[in-house]
Amino acid sequence: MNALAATNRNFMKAARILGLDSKIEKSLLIPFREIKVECTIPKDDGTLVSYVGFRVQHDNARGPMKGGIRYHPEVDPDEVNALAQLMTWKTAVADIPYGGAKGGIGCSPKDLSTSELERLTRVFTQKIHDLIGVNADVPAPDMGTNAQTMAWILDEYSKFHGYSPAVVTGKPIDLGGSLGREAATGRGVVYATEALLAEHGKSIKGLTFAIQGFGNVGSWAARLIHERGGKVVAVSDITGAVKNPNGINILDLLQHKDATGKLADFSGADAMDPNDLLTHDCDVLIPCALGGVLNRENAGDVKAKFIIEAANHPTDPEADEILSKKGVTILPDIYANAGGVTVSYFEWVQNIQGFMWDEEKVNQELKRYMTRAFHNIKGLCKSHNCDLRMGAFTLGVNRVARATLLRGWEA
Ligand SMILES: NC(=O)C1=CN([C@@H]2O[C@H](COP(=O)(O)OP(=O)(O)OC[C@H]3O[C@@H](n4cnc5c(N)ncnc54)[C@H](OP(=O)(O)O)[C@@H]3O)[C@@H](O)[C@H]2O)C=CC1
Ligand SMILES: O=C(O)CCC(=O)C(=O)O
Repeated sequence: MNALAATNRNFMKAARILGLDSKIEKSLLIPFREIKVECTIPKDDGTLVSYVGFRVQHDNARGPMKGGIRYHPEVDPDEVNALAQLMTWKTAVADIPYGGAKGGIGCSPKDLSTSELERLTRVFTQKIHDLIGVNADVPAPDMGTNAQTMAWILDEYSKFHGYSPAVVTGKPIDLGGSLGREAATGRGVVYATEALLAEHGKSIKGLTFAIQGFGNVGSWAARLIHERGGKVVAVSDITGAVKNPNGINILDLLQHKDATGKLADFSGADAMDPNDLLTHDCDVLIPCALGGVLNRENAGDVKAKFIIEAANHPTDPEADEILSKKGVTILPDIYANAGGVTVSYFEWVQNIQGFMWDEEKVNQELKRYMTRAFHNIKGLCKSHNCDLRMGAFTLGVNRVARATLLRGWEA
């Protein structure tokens, strides 16, 4: 099932549990605005190349739309739509005053030079600058983009609208980025994992973890789990995978990846088939890469007892059912990876106030938001007798529906 069909299905399930009126249901499903733009740039050798860029603005009932921009060859309109909708429920679950959006360009960032990436980002910004803004839609990094990408967007946007640091989050610190934003999604994943494990009388220390993806989210999650005494027994990225039943030294692995650009040939672990990562023997599985990776083909073979969805939409609905029958507990994406957008909110607040927080305050507040959301979700799981995914969806959808009704329908 594609990402949009799966996301719509989860939304409809939550709407039924909440008994939402069908007119509100329809208005919440249809995106506010879908933007598709042609981005043509000269390559370094002078030849022209064209890409397609997307920004889907899903909903703004609770505040400006918010969400990342992804550079990846598989970016397509349905996927961006699904990711934008997930952002609407995610910001509501975290209870931050935003709606949801997501963007992307179908490109392979590793095949572009830095100057080609800069040109592509600037052309994309030129095409969408009138539709984003501090109180309209605030982009941030996602797969294949980073603080530098946000700096280019900020600079290009500022040529049209004047200097506006709060138009993007996840910026470099020197341009008004927040301390702690780079680590925030991984740190939020760890706070969410701690909240879940505590419910089960467990803690990170001594448990075993398998992590798919070793980029921003995966590497920070791995580092913080390692720091807390968790054993990361397997890690993969696009270049391969490594395993060590006694636990991988994550700081050494980070150094190795920095130096060589790959996980392979790391002396502190054995090579393994990356296709086996998701079914590797471990207590906790953390997908931190692409969507749809857990599906009916592999769900039956998953060994983990807990899955923490650090990636967006890593679990197909068919896999959801299989895993639930096996007794696997899944912490859903719209909660588990909300640490990134939560610290993006802190960054936006700091930019608007013109006052910088120290990192300790950022991390303390992040923990408070993540813990509060976990207890809100658990409360709904109890009252609706549902799993954590439906607990999170009913929490988010209900908050957005309430805001929509309060704003009214008069033209
Ligand atoms: N960045 C953020 O703040 C947030 C991100 N997310 C979600 O987290 C996920 C990861 O994002 P992020 O860490 O930012 O992205 P990055 O681009 O920083 O990292 C992605 C990682 O996934 C790896 N990867 C790509 N394809 C595969 C594959 N087929 N198998 C194994 N690994 C693969 C990449 O490998 P390689 O290193 O070799 O390229 C890289 O390590 C995405 O789903 C994103 O939407 C969610 C909330 C916020
Ligand atoms: O930080 C943000 O605004 C958005 C992060 C994001 O894209 C996500 O949570 O999926």
